[in-house]
Amino acid sequence: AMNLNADKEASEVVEELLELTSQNLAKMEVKDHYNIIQELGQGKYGRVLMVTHRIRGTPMALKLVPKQTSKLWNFLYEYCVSLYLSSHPNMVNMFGIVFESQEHYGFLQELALDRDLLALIQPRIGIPEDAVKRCARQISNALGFLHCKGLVHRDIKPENILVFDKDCRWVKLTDFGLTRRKGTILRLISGFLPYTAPELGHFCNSEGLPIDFNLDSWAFGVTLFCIQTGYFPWEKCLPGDFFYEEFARWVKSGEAKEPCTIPRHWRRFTPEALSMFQKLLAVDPKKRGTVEEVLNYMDFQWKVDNWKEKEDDDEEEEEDSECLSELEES
Ligand SMILES: Nc1ncnc2c1ncn2[C@@H]1O[C@H](COP(=O)(O)OP(=O)(O)OP(=O)(O)O)[C@@H](O)[C@H]1O
Repeated sequence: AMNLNADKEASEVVEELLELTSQNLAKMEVKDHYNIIQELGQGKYGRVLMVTHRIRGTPMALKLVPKQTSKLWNFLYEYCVSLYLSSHPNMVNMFGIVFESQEHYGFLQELALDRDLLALIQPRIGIPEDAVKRCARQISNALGFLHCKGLVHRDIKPENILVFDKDCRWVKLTDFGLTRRKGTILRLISGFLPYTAPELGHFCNSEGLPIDFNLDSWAFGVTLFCIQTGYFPWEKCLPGDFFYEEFARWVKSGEAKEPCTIPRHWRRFTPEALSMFQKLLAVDPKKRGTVEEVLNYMDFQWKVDNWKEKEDDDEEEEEDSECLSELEES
C-alpha cells in the first residue's frame, strides 16, 4: 500500500509541475543570455550545448530540442521528471530554467565536465574495476530511487550516465525523455539497441507491453558489461543474434541447474559477477532481479585476476563471428 501511494504521488506531482510550468514558459533567445561554448552531445531528439551565463559566467549544459519536431508536452515532461528527481545526489541537477525561443525549447542543467561514461571507456578494455563498482553502486541507488517513485527510466546506457570526476566517485543519471510510469502500455518504436530487453521483441507488432522496472535491470546489466569490457555483449536480443542466443542458452541452463559452458566473452568474470549478471540479465523478465541486486556483490571481485584479453583474442582470431562490436561514440 505504501508503494502504491508513493507511485500515485510521483505521477501526480509531475503532472502538476507540468501544468504549472506550461502556464508560464519564458520566451527568450539563447544568445541574449548565454554564450555558446561548444556542443556536448547530440541525440535523437535534440542537442546539448555547453554554455556560460553572459553576465555571471556560470557554466551550464543547455538541452535544446527543435520545436518543429518535438511536442511541447514531451519536452516539458522530461524537464519536470528531471526537476522532480534532481534532489537525489545521483540524479543530474537542474537550474530550474526552462524556456522557448523562436525555434527551440530549452532547459539548463548542471554541467558534467567529464562528459559521460561512454567517453571514459577505454576501447576493448573498459574502465577499472573499482571505478565500475563506484558507478554500479551510485546508479543502482539512482535507479532504486526512480523505481520507488513508480517510474521506469527506459534508456539506461553509458551515454546517459554523466561523469563528474575521472575516477567515477561521482556519477549521475540523466536523460528522462523516455521515462514513464510503471505499467504504461508501450510499444517499441525506436528500434532495438543492445540495451533493449528481449521481451520487447515480442511486442513490436502487437498491442504493446506494460512497462516494468525490470527493463531497467536489463539495460543496467548490459551497461555493466559494456563498461567492464569496452564491447557490447551482442547487437540485439533477438533470435538470430549469435551472441545473444549463446548467452540466453547459458542463462537458461543455469536456471535449470544444468549449467553449460560459459560463453567466451563472459569468461573474464568471476563466478560472483556471473551470478549477478544472471540475475540482472535473466531472459525471463519475471525471474529478473532488481537494480538493487548489484549491491549484494560489492564485496566480491568481478573480474578474474590477470585475465589475458590478448591471448584469448589470438586463440580464435580468425573467427569473425566471435568478434563483439566495440563501443563507439555515436
Ligand atoms: N549535463 C551535461 N553535462 C555534460 N554533458 C552532457 C550533459 N547532458 C548531456 N550531455 C552530453 O550530451 C549527450 C546527449 O544528451 P542527452 O542524452 O540528454 O540527449 P538526447 O538528445 O536526449 O539523447 P538520447 O538520444 O540519448 O535520448 C550525452 O550523452 C552527454 O554526452
